[in-house]
Amino acid sequence: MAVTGTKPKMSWTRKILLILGFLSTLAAIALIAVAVTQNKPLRKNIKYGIVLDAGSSHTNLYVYDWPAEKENNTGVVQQVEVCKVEGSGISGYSQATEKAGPSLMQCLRRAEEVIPPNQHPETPVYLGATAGMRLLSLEDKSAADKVLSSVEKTLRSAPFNFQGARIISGQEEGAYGWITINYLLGSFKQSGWTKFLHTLKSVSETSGALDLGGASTQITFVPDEIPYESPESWLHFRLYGKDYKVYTHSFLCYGKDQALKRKLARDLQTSENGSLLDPCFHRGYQRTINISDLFRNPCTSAEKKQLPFSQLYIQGEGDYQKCRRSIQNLFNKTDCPYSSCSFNGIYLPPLQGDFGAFSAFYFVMNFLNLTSEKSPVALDKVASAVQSFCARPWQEVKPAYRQIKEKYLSEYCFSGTYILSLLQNGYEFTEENWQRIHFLEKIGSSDAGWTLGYMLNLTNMIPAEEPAMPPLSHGSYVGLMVLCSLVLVSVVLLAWLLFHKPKCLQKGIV
Ligand SMILES: Nc1nc2c(ncn2[C@@H]2O[C@H](COP(=O)(O)OP(=O)(O)OP(=O)(O)O)[C@@H](O)[C@H]2O)c(=O)[nH]1
Ligand SMILES: [Ca+2]
Repeated sequence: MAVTGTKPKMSWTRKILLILGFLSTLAAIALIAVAVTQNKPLRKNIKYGIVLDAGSSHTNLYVYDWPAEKENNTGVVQQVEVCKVEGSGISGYSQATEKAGPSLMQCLRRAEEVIPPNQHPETPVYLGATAGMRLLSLEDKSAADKVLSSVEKTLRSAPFNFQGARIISGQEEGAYGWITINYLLGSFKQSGWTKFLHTLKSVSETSGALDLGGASTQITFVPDEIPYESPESWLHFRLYGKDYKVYTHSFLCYGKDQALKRKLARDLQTSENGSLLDPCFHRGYQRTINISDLFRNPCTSAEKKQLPFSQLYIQGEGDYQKCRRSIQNLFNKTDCPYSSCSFNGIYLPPLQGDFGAFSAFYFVMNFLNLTSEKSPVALDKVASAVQSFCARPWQEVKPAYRQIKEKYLSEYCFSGTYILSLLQNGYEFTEENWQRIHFLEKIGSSDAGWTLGYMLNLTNMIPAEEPAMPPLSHGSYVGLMVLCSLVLVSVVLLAWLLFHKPKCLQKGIV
């Protein structure tokens, strides 16, 4: 067939289709542009909060930040600074109460540097005091009040928004520690697939919390459905649209410093001349303690008696088994008025799920190289590691760890043994569920501890109901818009090609 040289004339319908095709392409481009600009995340408006953890051994100041527009979402608050206050905990200022507040100045200055000045007036600052102040309050209420007044005066003088300085209860300490780790682990997230999977799991999907301080220790977890006993041990939370029945107990005087004092106060009863062979210290280690210091607190005052000597002279023996037996006496397992107990007649429901163990649980186990998540160490291996460490003479241990404070180093043998006794004899962890204890210091950039949970609660950042969330993230939304627009353009073009082929194609001319 002959090919003519003249161009075929475009019909009106084809012209209209071409214009329509062009317009739909333009519309698709506009759609993409609008989607991208409309949904661009807003410039970040960061908010800050400060919590001071006034513990028995020392005070830590934490600075947290979060994006203002997302403050009700779970997992957005993070720790941006921790400042360790020099010197003792605030309860250590009972003889010079006016100095408690000024001791915090250095860390408050640090917070002023970290937080932009225009945000200072709106940044809340909270101080929570724990077991050291609980003990001081029992021993000398007026001194405890004076310490808190001094602390309040200093915090009010800082450029932040002072929200309170008070002694928190052991229950709060346990509960906020549990909220912190589950918030950071994302256990409260209940959307999409996680929500679906959670409905399949009948067991608790939160992690328990184990906190070991200097003066008290807490255990908090969600047990399996069981009949309630000991009503004071339970807390009910509704978080992100879900109900939680949480068991918690705080043991005052069972922090590791007070536990050591109690052991020494008890062992002292059998000493005739003020000297003591102690299996929980290394062979060759010696320490002298003022007896008046030992008995000057409610944890040991019951053991107080008139002694013909004013100092206790300790010599280490380095015997793990003996040490373990001597610590075991601190846990009274004889009476239990409930279906199950930990010790001292305190109710403990059957242990359930994973546990995050932090503070001194972590410091001690980390020193002993027993915190590996990749290859968790079995309970019998943990015991033999502590045993071998205790058996090392002080003359060998001291030079091997020059960089570690002598106070900490000399007590790792006692502390490791105490942790094993508390977990194995006290709470009755077994070979099987031992591996479900995760010794951890931080989750992401935030320390595990009660402070974050405390701030989340006081700033109402944990809603009872799940906040309405857009079904798609910004990225997925834009991606989907682009994809739809491309499909739209392709369909229009394809339709045009199929139904309105140029005449030459329809006639098979190539
Ligand atoms: N090895 C080691 N021990 C530490 C460290 N920091 C604190 N400790 C000790 O570990 C124990 C627990 O410390 P914290 O968790 O800070 O206790 P706290 O908050 O002061 O005490 P509570 O008020 O009972 O909670 C105390 O005996 C501290 O002296 C550390 O960095 N390394
Ligand atoms: Ca603490």
